[in-house]
Amino acid sequence: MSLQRDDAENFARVLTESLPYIQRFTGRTFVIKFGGNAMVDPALHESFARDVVLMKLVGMNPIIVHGGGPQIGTLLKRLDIQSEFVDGMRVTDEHTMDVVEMVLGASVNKEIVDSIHRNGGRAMGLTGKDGQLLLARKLRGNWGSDGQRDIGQVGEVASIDTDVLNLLLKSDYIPVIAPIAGGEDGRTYNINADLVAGKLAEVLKAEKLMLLTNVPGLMDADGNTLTGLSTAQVDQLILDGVITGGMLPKIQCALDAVKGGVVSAHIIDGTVAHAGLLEIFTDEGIGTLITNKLNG
Ligand SMILES: Nc1ncnc2c1ncn2[C@@H]1O[C@H](COP(=O)(O)OP(=O)(O)O)[C@@H](O)[C@H]1O
Ligand SMILES: CC(=O)N[C@@H](CCC(=O)OP(=O)(O)O)C(=O)O
Repeated sequence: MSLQRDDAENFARVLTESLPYIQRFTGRTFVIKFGGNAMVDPALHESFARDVVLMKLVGMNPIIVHGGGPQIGTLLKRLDIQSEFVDGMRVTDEHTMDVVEMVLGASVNKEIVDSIHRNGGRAMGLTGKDGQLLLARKLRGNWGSDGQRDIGQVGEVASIDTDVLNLLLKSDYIPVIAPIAGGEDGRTYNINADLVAGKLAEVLKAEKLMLLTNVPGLMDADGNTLTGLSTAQVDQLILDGVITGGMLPKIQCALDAVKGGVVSAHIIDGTVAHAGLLEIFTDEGIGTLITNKLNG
């Protein structure tokens, strides 16, 4: 069926409007965090994979870091192991760590790799252990109401070795990274996927850090999406209890990333199909934007 005249004009307009963005972003790195909440619908998996394949085809360098919190929760429940979070971090004992590694390193990771292949791209799945991409250490922090809580094998990124990523890039593979890493102490660590994405974006001096989640962005108490905030304003929102749970590590790593040299960080609603492309290819963008110019 041929396009109607209006549709054809719109289609051509959208295509030509994207040209300056394609020219600007060719060769640039985009670290995209695909949150577990944004991947619950199989149709979203497909549209996400198509977007990433398109980015790669027009010369951008997308690097995927994925979460899988809800998917880990489902298996833990089936195994009758309780899930517990403290300030957005999963309390991770030895048994929980085994489940986290199985779900993130195997099922979720391979599902994303598969969907990229189904859409014509080439992807390689890896955890932080592969090629020793990531080295972890126990996450520091004063956890729990008394600040004394030990949250177990929860890690942070101690160092990054980008050799394996460069190898994949040379062969046009899209890296799909699960946020698990070994530590120098020989233990395996569960790292919040936002933290991994933020650190990778910093080290790679990425053009954008894109955090795809299940809300339109950072929201105030009335549900309005906030954008263009200073670090001081973000700190106040945390003190006021407006930013809680999984949004805490998300906003913190977005701020750290732009302080560390990433051009911009975006918190985007990944439950809207093609949200990532809209962010890249439109002037207004969508969601919550954080840039270094706004810090202070
Ligand atoms: N101020 C806020 N604005 C938006 N979301 C918030 C805020 N405070 C807490 N949240 C919660 O953070 C969640 C996103 O974090 P998380 O559940 O870890 O998602 P993901 O799996 O995408 O990383 C939202 O679904 C929301 O419930
Ligand atoms: C320490 C910690 O909390 N790790 C996360 C890792 C997965 C993740 O970050 O998944 P989402 O992005 O879907 O939330 C977890 O165990 O759930």
